[in-house]
Amino acid sequence: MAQAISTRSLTKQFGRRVVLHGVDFSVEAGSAFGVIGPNGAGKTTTMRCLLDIIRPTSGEVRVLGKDPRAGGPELRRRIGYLPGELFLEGRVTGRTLLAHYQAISGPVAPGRIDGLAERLGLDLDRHTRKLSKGNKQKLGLVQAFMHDPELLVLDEPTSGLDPLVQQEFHAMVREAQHNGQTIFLSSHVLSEVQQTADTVAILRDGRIIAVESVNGLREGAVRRVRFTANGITAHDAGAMLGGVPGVGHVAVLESGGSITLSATVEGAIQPLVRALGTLDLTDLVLEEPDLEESVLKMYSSPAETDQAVPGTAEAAR
Ligand SMILES: Nc1ncnc2c1ncn2[C@@H]1O[C@H](COP(=O)(O)OP(=O)(O)OP(=O)(O)O)[C@@H](O)[C@H]1O
Repeated sequence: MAQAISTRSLTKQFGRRVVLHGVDFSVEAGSAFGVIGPNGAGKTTTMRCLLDIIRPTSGEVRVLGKDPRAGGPELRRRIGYLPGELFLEGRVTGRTLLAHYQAISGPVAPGRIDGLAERLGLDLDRHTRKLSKGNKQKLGLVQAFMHDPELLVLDEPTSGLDPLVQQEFHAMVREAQHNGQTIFLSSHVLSEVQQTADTVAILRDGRIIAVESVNGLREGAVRRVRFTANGITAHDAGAMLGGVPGVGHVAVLESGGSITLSATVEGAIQPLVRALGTLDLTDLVLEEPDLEESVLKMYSSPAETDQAVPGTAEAAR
């Protein structure tokens, strides 16, 4: 499948400070790709290189088949960009500002701007200077989506949005993907990206340390299980669980006529399910995996060298 974005050995240096250390990744056309990483990891810098707002120190970048440096206004029109920090100045209304942005983005379908504003709950007739942080963000989103670009590059898109508006934004991303548009978005946290993206790249200290499908992350993640059973002692149930691959942290919560135990399970759940199938269960809770926990582990694990780790950008391509 065609690639909407690809970078090869992308490096960016500000003065003597290297911010991107040879970043390699590719985003398939029509996919939703999320990049997550802690503050200062290089997410915004990567996006700015894609938009030719700043120029790489070295390496190659391709966006919709073009070098952003040579793409000019024609390439810019094919992209919808939500910057991380919006500077909205002047005494203009949102509507006037968006009309101005159409000079950059190209034509917008009739009613499209009002439709998006209504979905997000944005009043277009208010002066932009008076808008709250969340409403400025909504204006930025309308600006990025309004011309139905082939590629959406969204820097922390849900920052400042309340949960209901976030849900609407997720629906907009799903619709865009359904229409064949490509979405590239960034966040600090996985929970946001996992709702919208198929693939997640983890960027830390200017290096991609992993690229995983959201489903892959889920399969490798740690879940908690809790169950109650009759006709077995806590000791025997604990011993049985202890022998199941991936199961750990077994704890007895209650012990009496029936026993209640909790444990964690990492990776495939089938061995655990088979083991539990041999018990006389009266209750069972298998929690959603805590993907955030798995990702935080990756954030804090010892720094990788320039080599990609298994299941990473190199392996995924
Ligand atoms: N113009 C610049 N001049 C010097 N340093 C810069 C410049 N732009 C970014 N940096 C530095 O590059 C590093 C990466 O910044 P960047 O904004 O790309 O990170 P980020 O992952 O988007 O972080 P955040 O989540 O906080 O937005 C930071 O240490 C930042 O201070």
